Amino acid sequence: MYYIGYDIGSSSVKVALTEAATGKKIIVLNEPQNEMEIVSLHPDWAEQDPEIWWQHICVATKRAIREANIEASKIQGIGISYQMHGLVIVDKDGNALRNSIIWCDSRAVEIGNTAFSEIGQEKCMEHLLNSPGNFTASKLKWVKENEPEIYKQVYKYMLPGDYIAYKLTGDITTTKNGLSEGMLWDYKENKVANWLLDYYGIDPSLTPDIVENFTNQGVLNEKGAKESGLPIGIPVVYRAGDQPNNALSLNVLNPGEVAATGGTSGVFYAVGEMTSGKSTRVNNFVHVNYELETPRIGKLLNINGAGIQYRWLRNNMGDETYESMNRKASKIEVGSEGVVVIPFGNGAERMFNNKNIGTHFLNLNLNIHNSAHLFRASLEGIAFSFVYGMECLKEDNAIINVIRAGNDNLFRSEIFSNTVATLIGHEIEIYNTTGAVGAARAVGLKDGDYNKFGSSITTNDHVMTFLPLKNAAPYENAYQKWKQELEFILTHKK
Ligand SMILES: Nc1ncnc2c1ncn2[C@@H]1O[C@H](COP(=O)(O)OP(=O)(O)O)[C@@H](O)[C@H]1O
Ligand SMILES: O=C(CO)[C@@H](O)[C@H](O)COP(=O)(O)O
Repeated sequence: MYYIGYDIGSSSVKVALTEAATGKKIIVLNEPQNEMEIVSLHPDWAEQDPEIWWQHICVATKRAIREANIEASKIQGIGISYQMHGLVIVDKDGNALRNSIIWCDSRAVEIGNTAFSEIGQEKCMEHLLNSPGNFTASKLKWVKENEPEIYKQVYKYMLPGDYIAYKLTGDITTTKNGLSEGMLWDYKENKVANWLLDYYGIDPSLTPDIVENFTNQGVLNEKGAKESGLPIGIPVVYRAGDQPNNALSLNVLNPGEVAATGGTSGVFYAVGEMTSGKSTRVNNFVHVNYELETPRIGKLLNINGAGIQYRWLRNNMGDETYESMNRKASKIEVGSEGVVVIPFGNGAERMFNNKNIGTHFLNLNLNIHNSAHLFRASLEGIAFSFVYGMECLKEDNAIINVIRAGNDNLFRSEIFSNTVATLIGHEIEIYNTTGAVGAARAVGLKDGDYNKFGSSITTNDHVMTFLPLKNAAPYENAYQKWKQELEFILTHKK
């Protein structure tokens, strides 16, 4: 028997099949194979068509069943992980009314800032643990203000993973985790933050019903089964944003444990106990094992412009693969002979209080530097932004005892991983797992045995550990130079 897990990323949809009894990975693949587009009709906007996510899910599912050579009827349950904070709106018939306004879209920054100051920082930080910021509720308010004809037809709003669960089951539901990503979960009152919807003039009936995690959240209907190739009647039992899910996949469940990832976005996600929010540069969300009595929170430091920066170079520098770029970068000395890449060209950065400063390539000497310098400087620039992010996370009182990442995305680059480990002065444990595998395994967690779940990951999947390098000086020099350039831009860019 098998479980299936989905991870709806910004660059592709991943699917994994795992063996139900052992958690063993059977197959992992992604669709499309050449990475998805982010539509940007305006410099601050970022959208994707949710129907395209669904089509990729269907193609990927059929491919996984075929390539793993298993009988679809042996798949017993579904887990879903998804890019966080996006807005999907549907009409009465469940049709998406517009493209999804995704996590890195910056159009709602001003709406969130105004709400934060009018409602009051104290109330927001105590009840939401965050500012309403540029998250889902503020995005819905943007639609209300700017697209009234569309807004009038809204029956329900959803997070991206809720939409996929709906396409599978026909049931429109959401989770506490999802509402917390949208800034719609009131931790103090333990219910939907209808006061924020009221403030935005949004009808609270647009919020879907809430389902608990690790329970039956709805079963596959005829249409979902026909389109995806999965057996009718199997349940969706797990749904979480991709960062809490990455943490679960890496057995990051308790205070002091930290998960990292370097996909389109880059993230440190430190599990902690609930307190009021401290700074808006770091965000707090409901973790997958949040309970009223043991309220586990994910303290999340996000970098919008991480892997997307490396991807941009790959797409624009001729016939390169990530492996060929990594190889060329490894021939260049630490510090990239002075080239500096400030990689923030993917929308407003939360760690700069939602400033949008763009990507900067600096100090290029056309007689000395070539594409290899750009590759190394990009990996370094992204790694330096993780180091800068770690400083913000520590200022926010995050406890950092152990850091874990999957052998996936940017963590496949030694330059990237060594630079981060050396500069934060902390080991990074690498596990042979991905978000899609974690989502599939999470289906088995309906028994609630986190210890068994976690110890199987720690025992079986640990592949290596990046240790801080002994000779940290060249890294430290390069980081200080990068930070100076960054601070100059932050001070001088309006
Ligand atoms: N071999 C590699 N070396 C370095 N970076 C890589 C490699 N493979 C992928 N990446 C980075 O990982 C990104 C994709 O990560 P992924 O986790 O799939 O993103 P998402 O979840 O946003 O869809 C790519 O855009 C690229 O920047
Ligand atoms: O906004 C965040 C986390 O707060 C992002 O991490 C998104 O969840 C998108 O993830 P990827 O597409 O990079 O996986």
